[in-house]
Formats: sequence, structure tokens, C-alpha cells
Amino acid sequence: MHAPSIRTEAALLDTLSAPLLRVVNLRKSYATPQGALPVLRGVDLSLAAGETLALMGESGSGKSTLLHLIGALDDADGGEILLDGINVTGLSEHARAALRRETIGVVFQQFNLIASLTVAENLAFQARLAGRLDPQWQARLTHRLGLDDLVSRYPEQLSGGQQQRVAVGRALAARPQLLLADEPTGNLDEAAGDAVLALTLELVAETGCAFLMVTHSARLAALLSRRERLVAGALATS
Ligand SMILES: Nc1ncnc2c1ncn2[C@@H]1O[C@H](COP(=O)(O)OP(=O)(O)OP(=O)(O)O)[C@@H](O)[C@H]1O
Repeated sequence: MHAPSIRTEAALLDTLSAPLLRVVNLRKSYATPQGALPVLRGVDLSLAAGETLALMGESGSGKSTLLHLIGALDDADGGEILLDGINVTGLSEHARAALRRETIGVVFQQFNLIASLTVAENLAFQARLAGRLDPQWQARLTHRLGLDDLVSRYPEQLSGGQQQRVAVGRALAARPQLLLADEPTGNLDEAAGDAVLALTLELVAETGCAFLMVTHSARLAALLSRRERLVAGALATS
């Protein structure tokens, strides 16, 4: 057997120290009746596994747009998004769907649970799609999220806070490398929102995934390890 060359070792070390997510000079405009509206004008961002980042900025500054691009839910006009070494911007729709299933978890402000499925079925949904159904992990998540007595209920029979805890569990049941959340507490009162975020941060730390959360709340942003602000289409550390 040959000893690995210095070049190979260097490449390996590079991979090991590379951030999970790297966004380079990302650009996005929307077509409007008044002409192109440039929203992202060259966004650069790195996020390591285990890091938690709050994305802030004024209403309309492009936070959801950036989150959707990183989540492979929309196309950029230019720049790159590298997720675990894969260039998301260059992927086919088929490959992007696989990435959304297997690598990324998303939690939305509106919960987005499947109304016809029970809590237990909602929790299993994404993990099943990702081919990572793990009954032990799901049971642990159910317990940690305080959902043990609610597994047979349907979403409409839950409070907002309970629904969002199911949404967090559904995303984490698939063991994503990156969890994205777009104002996950925006529809909840302060106590319910704080409880959801505290549980999310505990479980994110336990799984070691990276977490990127859009929020308007400086108070909630302070609970995460880093904060960035979108200003005039680019990021400024705040
Ligand atoms: N599909 C679209 N077509 C045209 N313009 C859009 C579209 N989606 C978003 N925009 C515009 O792009 C800008 C950024 O929107 P985005 O939703 O990303 O902002 P945001 O920072 O998340 O705002 P908020 O904090 O209010 O949720 C806004 O001016 C918005 O009106």
C-alpha cells in the first residue's frame, strides 16, 4: 500500500477544516413591473458544523430570499453556495431535491405540518423521505420536545407552540447537517417562542448540526453563537 502523498493529506485536511456552508458573492434580483429589483448584491457567509447563526436585517432586506437560496428552494443569479463541499447552485433540480431531503431541515414561521397526518406521522415524515427513519431517535425527540402525550393528535388539535415543536422534531428526525429556520417563533407568544427556541438550540447542540435562523428579535439573536445583518444586499457582522 502506498503512503498518502503530501498533496492528498493537504487536500484531506482542507476538507476537514472547511466550513459546512460557504456562500460566495451570492446575487439575486427579482423581476418587478418597475424593472429588476436587486435584493442580494454579493453575500459572503461561512458557517461551520455546530455553529448557530442569527440572520437579521430590516423588513425587505432579503433574509428569506437568502434562506431560500441556501435551502436550495430557489435559484441564484450568480455566486456560489457550497454545502458540505457540494456546489448547490450548479445542481440539477433532481439533485437539489435530494439535498433538501437528506442534508437540510427547514422550519417555517407558519409551522407547515401535514394536516392529514398525526404528530407521530409528521415527525417520521422527513426522516422517512431521507431514508433515515430511526425509531429510537424519534422517540427521544418526541420526549425531549414534550410531545409524548400528543403523538396521536392531528396538527389542528395542537397549540401553535406545540405545532412548532413538531416541526422542529420533524426536521431534526432526519438528522440534517444544516437546520434553517425562518422566524420560527414569529407566530408564537413570547413564552411559547422562547420554549421552542431553547429546545431547538439544545437539540441542535446534541446533533452537532449547523443552525441558521432568521429573526427580527435582538433578544433571541443573542442566544445564538453568531449574528449577521443584511444591509443593502450584503452582510455586516453585528
Ligand atoms: N417573488 C418575488 N418577486 C418580486 N419581489 C420579491 C419576491 N420575493 C421577495 N421579493 C422582494 O424582495 C425583497 C426581499 O424580500 P425578503 O422576503 O427576502 O425580505 P425579508 O428580509 O425576509 O423581509 P421580512 O423581514 O419582511 O420577512 C422585498 O423587497 C420583497 O418585496
